[in-house]
Amino acid sequence: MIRSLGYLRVEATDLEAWRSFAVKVLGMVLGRGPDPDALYLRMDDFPARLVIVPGERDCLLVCGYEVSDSASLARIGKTLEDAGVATKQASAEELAERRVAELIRVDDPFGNTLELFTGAALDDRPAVSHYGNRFVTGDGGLGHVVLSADDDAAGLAFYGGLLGFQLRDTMRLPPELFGRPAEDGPLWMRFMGPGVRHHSVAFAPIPAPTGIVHVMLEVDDIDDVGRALDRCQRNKAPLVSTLGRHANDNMISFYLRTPSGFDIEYGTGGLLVDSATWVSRETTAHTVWGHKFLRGPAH
Ligand SMILES: Cc1ccc(O)c(O)c1CC[C@@H]1C(=O)CC[C@]2(C)C(=O)CC[C@@H]12
Ligand SMILES: [Fe+2]
Repeated sequence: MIRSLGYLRVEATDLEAWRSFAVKVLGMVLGRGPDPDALYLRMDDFPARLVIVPGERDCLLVCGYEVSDSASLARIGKTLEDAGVATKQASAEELAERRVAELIRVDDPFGNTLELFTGAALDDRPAVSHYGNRFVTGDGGLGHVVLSADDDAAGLAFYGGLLGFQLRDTMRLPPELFGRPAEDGPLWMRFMGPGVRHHSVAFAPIPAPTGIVHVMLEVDDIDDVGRALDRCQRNKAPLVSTLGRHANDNMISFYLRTPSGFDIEYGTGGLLVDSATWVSRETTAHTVWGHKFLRGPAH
């Protein structure tokens, strides 16, 4: 079974900006790793939850998903191959760089690379933030990502049918929101999850020049969301939305822009679900309160 979103790898043009943004605004902790040029950002016992690799572009490289065990990873690999989806085993160097025992790479229908891994080696040094904030990871993993989807049916078939994620929630988006004519009919935002978090991935036809709309990081105290808002102001990190509460996963959060041009959702109090009893519905409210978006996508 896939359990959670484990890590993200991002290519970025300005590593210095990322270092100060991650530490001073997000309250993440600097880690160490095999690549001296990369930035390893910690939230918990993982050696890194966010790996920023220097490059010529600003884009999402990989979504890493943690699998319960080796036999399960082999079964998922076989399911993908049987369905005609190409998979690739990681090299010894790649395993060492990520500090995992096994890893299978596969592309989703939107062109995003996934790394399904198991056997992560944890760090024995605690990740202690300068600001005292504690990230909520555990069984729910790093958080969630929102990806840009050009094919709703293919997304449901891949994440649902092949990877075994549950469709937790659907939201109807007006086509006018994306500059499309009203007669195009509604566009769908799908929220899916393999584990206890309400969603680990969501996808919708939202334009995303960097390959990612946002990644959500959760802290365990509303005061640390407020302090992060204060740090945005102090460090001139651009806000993308006001504070608000989501109607589907109840999270209180705000959105801010990363140095790479995509967004981070910084929140608290996200809903945990039991997949055995969950019923998938359509949420018709876009927000309980707040979440007024202040600017469009970057670039
Ligand atoms: C609506 C919602 C529920 C749960 C989430 O974790 C979450 O990120 C969202 C908002 C998703 C989405 C967005 O990120 C960009 C701006 C969007 C497309 C909207 O204008 C409505 C939904 C918004
Ligand atoms: Fe989100």
